[in-house]
Amino acid sequence: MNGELRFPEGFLWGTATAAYQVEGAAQEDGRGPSIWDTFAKTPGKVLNGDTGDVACDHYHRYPEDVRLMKELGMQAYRFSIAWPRIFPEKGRYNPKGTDFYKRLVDTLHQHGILPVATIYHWDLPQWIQDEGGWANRRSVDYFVEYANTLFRELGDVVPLWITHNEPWCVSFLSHWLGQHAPGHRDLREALQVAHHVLLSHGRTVQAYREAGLSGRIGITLNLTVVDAASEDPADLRAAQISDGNANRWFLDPIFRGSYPADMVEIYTEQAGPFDFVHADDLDIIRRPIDFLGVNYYTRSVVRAGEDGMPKPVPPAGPVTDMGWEVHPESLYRLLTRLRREYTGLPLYITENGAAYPDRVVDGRVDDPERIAYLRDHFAAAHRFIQEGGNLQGYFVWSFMDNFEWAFGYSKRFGLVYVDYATQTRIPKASALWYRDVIAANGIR
Ligand SMILES: N=[N+]=NCCCCNC(=O)[C@@H]1[C@H]2[C@H](O)[C@@H](O)[C@H](O)[C@@H](CO)[C@@H]12
Repeated sequence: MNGELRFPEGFLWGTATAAYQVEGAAQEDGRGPSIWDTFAKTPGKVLNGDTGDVACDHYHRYPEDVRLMKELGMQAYRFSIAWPRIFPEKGRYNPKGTDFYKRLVDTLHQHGILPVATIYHWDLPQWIQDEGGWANRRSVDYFVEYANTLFRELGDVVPLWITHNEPWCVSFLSHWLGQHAPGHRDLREALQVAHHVLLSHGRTVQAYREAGLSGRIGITLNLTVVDAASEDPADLRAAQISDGNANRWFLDPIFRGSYPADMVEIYTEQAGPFDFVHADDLDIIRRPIDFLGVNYYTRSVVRAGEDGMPKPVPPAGPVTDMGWEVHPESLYRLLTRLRREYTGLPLYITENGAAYPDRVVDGRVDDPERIAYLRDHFAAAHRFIQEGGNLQGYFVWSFMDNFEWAFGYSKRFGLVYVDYATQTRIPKASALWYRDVIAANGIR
């Protein structure tokens, strides 16, 4: 058919969620508090004082949700495991926590849906934060013990593992910009957090190899394309610095075994010596992975501020409800750069999607903007594959509307609408469109 873009045989189409955003059951079966329970209960941190106490009640409704995923043709489901369910207190393993994920994974297998587990998606147990959190190097050992427990309990039923979701958000958004839990604003701490998260990633890859499991393991990075507002050398340098913070600070250690020198110089000047980097840390961080997960939402445009540092320029084009520019061509640019400069490993889009102010009218949710957003980004991904890019799957964020961190429930990213008052799920027009894309393994 003219204009149809077909994806390779075996291309994996899925959706994604994260524990704190969908599960609810915050105290059920022994779950302990996370830094997001603490943050959400701190006045002023989350819009409308929303919390993940109930969320989408996925902890209890997962059978219905998995059935719906099947009806919508989903081939894979990326979920995260809540560390506070597994180790609610220091030194205490909670088998009831693991049992939930065994039930979820078993249900996914029964429906022929591939489970993809993210080990850490931001819900650090509060008892670890009480010891300094990720800024404390001991967090690395706690993480490896947690990951090894998951490999022991779920290693033979989960084929794809993701160590971390978006180290940039865990470090800079949460410890420098202060917008996410624990809400700190300290560059040096953010750099220590980034390093320990990366180190825990490398140690966990090592542990996975030693466990002798037959699946694959990788990491998910939120990546972007940074454009300069003008050809002015100051703006070009500002874009280079922004790219260094957003992309190269994580890509370089993982794929090259070193932090980017230009950024080390800037950060050493601003935050002091990197004495938290030990001799063999980078060799551990660069341990070979099996795939790279890419979360892409938007590009950014920056100009130089008075101090030469990058300042965001408001988008000129169409934006989503998050105010993020709709820029599908930058997905193609990003993937092409990754292949050219970093790796030929399999790539998965582990998150891509859009928030729009969806409304139920006569029992239906029409979301043409989301369909257009997804179609254009699928087309960008297809162009990369056509040019030889090794993209092996795509997970739309998100399966259903959920707790959007500091925005609470005010932003709807779901393919499925959630009426939080009744917990009713309503597949949006985009979910039905996506079902057809999956069935055709392509877009028209
Ligand atoms: N300054 N600034 N910052 C903007 C940087 C964007 C980074 N946020 C993401 O990528 C989050 C990712 C997350 O995995 C998921 O849990 C979130 O629900 C989605 C939607 O928000 C995306």
